[in-house]
Amino acid sequence: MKVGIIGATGYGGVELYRILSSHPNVDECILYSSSEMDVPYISSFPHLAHLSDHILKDINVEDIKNNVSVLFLATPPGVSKNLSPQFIESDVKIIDLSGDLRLKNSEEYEKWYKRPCVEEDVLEKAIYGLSELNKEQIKDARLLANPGCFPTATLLGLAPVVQKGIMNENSIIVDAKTGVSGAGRNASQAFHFPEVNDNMRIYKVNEHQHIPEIEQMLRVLNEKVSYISFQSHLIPMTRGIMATIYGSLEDSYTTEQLLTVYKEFYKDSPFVRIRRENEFPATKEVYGSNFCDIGLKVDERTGRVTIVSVIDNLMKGAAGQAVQNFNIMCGFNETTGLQAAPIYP
Ligand SMILES: NC(=O)C1=CN([C@@H]2O[C@H](COP(=O)(O)OP(=O)(O)OC[C@H]3O[C@@H](n4cnc5c(N)ncnc54)[C@H](OP(=O)(O)O)[C@@H]3O)[C@@H](O)[C@H]2O)C=CC1
Ligand SMILES: CC(=O)N[C@@H](CCC(=O)OP(=O)(O)O)C(=O)O
Repeated sequence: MKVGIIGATGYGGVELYRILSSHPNVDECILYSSSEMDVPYISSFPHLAHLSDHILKDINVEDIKNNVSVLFLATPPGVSKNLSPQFIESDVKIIDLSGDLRLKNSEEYEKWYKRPCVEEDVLEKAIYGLSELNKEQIKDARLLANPGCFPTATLLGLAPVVQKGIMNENSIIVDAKTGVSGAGRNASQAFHFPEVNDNMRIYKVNEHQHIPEIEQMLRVLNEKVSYISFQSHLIPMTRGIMATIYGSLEDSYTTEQLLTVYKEFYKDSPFVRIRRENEFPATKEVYGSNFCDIGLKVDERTGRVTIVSVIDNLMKGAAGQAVQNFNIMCGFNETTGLQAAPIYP
């Protein structure tokens, strides 16, 4: 199968290429760029110097339709809005890593992303692709909205207790931390080494664009969910997200009982690993892998539970989950190309 990547010079795109270049069902990966046409790819990415060199190609829709079966969009918000509609009537399946197709309500998109939303008829065709929760819909998807990094960690951490009504739906607080690669490859002052190193900063307070995405999916799991509190923090590491989640329990549960609920909920999910009692995941334990690791502990004094969910933002939070969805959409084993263990230390 031939696949294409638009945005191949960005962090999400180069991670996609790293995985897809050794995927057994991918014969060729065609790399497109809007700014670096006719440039040898591996001169920018020497860590991939063992692979055959590619010349980045101009984005030509007709050329893509004639040469590619699945097209990955690893592009900033707003790009998919213009590109995806051009493939709707074609045989090309689209997997979009940006937020353009995730929110079902276009007014919500315009409010949180502060830019025009894609047309309604295109939005209706998009399938939200949180692999573990939406597998049946993903199988038939032709236009797939790959989830955001914070929503992936948060939703996998919350899904069992929210779907089963174990957690009070309106008590949810998410305290999330991310590494700097989450901001993409284009440097700006806020992500400059002296600003980030030895530092920790909260950002987009009460305004993060992932809040409506998380609430939208939580309401699919349990219609009683209204709003969540969510805050994001930038910390001095390259990759990784930790979402520490708090919520009140509707009844008295022990940690052991909740761990049993989680193990049962994710028993057919090869990328979700539930930790044992009193063991909590750290971001390094999923580094470079497609795993989401979850630990939790009930506080019997307050009647609340603390859930810790970690992912690699560029893998399960972006390119890894995009390939997992590609596998599900194409009928391949979900784990194909993604079996590598995390890198440690
Ligand atoms: N980084 C992360 O952890 C995550 C990112 N995402 C989302 O994935 C997408 C890609 O993110 P990331 O790789 O980090 O971003 P980067 O900024 O690293 O890369 C984006 C790439 O998009 C390409 N691009 C820019 N403008 C255009 C355009 N007008 N038309 C076509 N291509 C364009 C650029 O490549 P070129 O100039 O060569 O065309 C650029 O390399 C974003 O929407 C991001 O929000 C989602 C989850 C996690
Ligand atoms: C560190 C940093 O800035 N991270 C980004 C990650 C979001 C992202 O990648 O964007 P979409 O998922 O919305 O496409 C942020 O918090 O906005």
